[in-house]
Amino acid sequence: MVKKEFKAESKRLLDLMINSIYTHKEIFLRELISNSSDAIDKLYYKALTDENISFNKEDYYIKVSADKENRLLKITDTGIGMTKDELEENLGVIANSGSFAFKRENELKDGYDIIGQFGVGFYSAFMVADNVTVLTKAFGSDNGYKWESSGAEGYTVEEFDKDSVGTEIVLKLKENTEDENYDDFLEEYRLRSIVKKYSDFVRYPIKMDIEKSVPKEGSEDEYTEVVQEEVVNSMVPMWRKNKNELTKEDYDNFYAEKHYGFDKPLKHIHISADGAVRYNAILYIPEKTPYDFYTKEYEKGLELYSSGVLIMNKCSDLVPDYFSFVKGMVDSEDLSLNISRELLQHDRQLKIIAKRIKEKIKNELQLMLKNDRENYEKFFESFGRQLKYGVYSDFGQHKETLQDLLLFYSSSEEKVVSLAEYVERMKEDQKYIYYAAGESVARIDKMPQTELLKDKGYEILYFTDDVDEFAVRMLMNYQDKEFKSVSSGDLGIEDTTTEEEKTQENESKEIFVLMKEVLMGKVKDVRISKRLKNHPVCLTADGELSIEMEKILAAMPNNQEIKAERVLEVNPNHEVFNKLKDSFESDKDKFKLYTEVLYNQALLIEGLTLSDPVEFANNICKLIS
Ligand SMILES: Nc1ncnc2c1ncn2[C@@H]1O[C@H](COP(=O)(O)OP(=O)(O)OP(=O)(O)O)[C@@H](O)[C@H]1O
Repeated sequence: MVKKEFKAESKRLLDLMINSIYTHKEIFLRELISNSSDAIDKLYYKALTDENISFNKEDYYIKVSADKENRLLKITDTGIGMTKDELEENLGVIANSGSFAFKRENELKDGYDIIGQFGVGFYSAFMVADNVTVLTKAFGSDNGYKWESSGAEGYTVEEFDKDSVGTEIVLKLKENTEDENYDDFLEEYRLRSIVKKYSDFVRYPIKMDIEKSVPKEGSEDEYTEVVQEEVVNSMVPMWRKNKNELTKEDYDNFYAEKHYGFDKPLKHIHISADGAVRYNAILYIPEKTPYDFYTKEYEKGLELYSSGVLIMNKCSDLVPDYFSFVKGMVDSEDLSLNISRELLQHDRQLKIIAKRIKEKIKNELQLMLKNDRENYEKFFESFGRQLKYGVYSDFGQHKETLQDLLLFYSSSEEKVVSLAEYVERMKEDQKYIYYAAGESVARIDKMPQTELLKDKGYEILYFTDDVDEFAVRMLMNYQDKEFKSVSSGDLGIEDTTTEEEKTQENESKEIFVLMKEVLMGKVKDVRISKRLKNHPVCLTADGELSIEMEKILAAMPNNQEIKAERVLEVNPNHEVFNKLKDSFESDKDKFKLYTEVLYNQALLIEGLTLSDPVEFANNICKLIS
């Protein structure tokens, strides 16, 4: 027998292959099973075009079996097999793909499921094996052949007596090393889990001999070990099934089986696209926030399949960050994969799919908001914050996509409402969308700054999430209505100050000047308030940064101590103001004391910390005594 050498380039390529193309050794099984599936497919396609060939699906299968004693792993198939020439062409020349050629030749008849395209997958066997033997008999041929190789040195081909058409690949596993336990690839549980992981939806049965405990005949409590052949893959991918044939339960089961989450999904979205890019997808909107969702550890992404074979566990390019809660999978035969099938090349098709998926999710969420409010609110409770981050991130690029999906608690409705609902309810004379930011609904309810607006019957949106105000600053307006904080300098309400009040304001000017002096460095200004009714004072802010935003920034790890421009507003109609006026005339020390106490009180109401709580307590004591 003459030993033939691989061509020089092939040697180098093989070395590269074995050492660097794949990151996970277990991939070899996926590659060999995919080859077997392609081989059966080829027979199937032949049968489609040749009436002399019958294809009885039950006769076709792939079998994975381990011989622990001899450290052999076998992958057997009942596919088309290879002739001597094909063996030479396909397994003797690296990067020659018989499958790719087959697909090209049969293009007119659709090469739908054929997986192979690069002509390298087979050699991944050498990642785990020292020696690989291929026993094969081609369809329509009388002779079988044996191809054998121990790697880069070359291969031999000789005739071999084989009964049935098909191929058997025998791997002699490498010796265990410190880093790698190759014996693992002989264990039933490990093989089974690799098959499940990558090849679950290969459409022919993948069989394995499974060891089982069964009750002994005639006995109820005695068991005996038997070996039974079982099909270990699911075969028909759920996403290729007709939507009408599937029930909600089917989708829920798939969600659980795939470990997308422990909850039940709120909604599933099944896409079968047949346009410029062909793909199928099953997406889920979960109900509950995963425990790590709002942490750095959370990894977004969808499972990516190419013709039913798993390529990537979490393909992050398929979903934008603001929809990172979406779980599920995409399968497409139109992707440009790289040689290891672990990565995608700067893929145009993938971009198109991602764009379509994004739009579909948005539309489905919008429909849910419209037609299934209860569930939408549950969803928003879990993931609304992520949508708001989305509005804020990337300089507001996604605000158009997301603004109609937002919900905020409303002062008048006492439940969450959408921006569209708010605008529809706006009073005729109301120019702005008002909001109040604070720690909780209960706290905002008591904010002095909201008094006048509530009195006028204006609805106020309550912002209780850190991100709310930042997001809305990015939005700027909704349906041409600007957002306005209840604490902003100008509330945009028509000035209804009477002449009498104007005189009073003028007379009080000196009082405010002195108050400002007392509070030097603490506030930018002290002013008469047009928004207070029952409270004596409140804090507001001039400029871009609100007091709530200042608090949020201060809580961040690398806070830069950015301060809002604080303004102390005083209610001229409150009894306390008369006291202030009296003390201004008669007792400047008392005036100072009142000013300090009122300022600190405003700080407390805002939930800000006092710079000197002891002094504040002493001042109160002074007032009491
Ligand atoms: N079990 C098999 N039965 C029949 N032909 C096979 C089998 N395994 C491999 N072949 C042939 O050998 C060729 C090379 O296989 P290899 O796995 O290296 O590449 P591929 O499957 O074509 O492409 P890829 O690198 O994308 O997997 C295949 O195209 C196919 O023609």
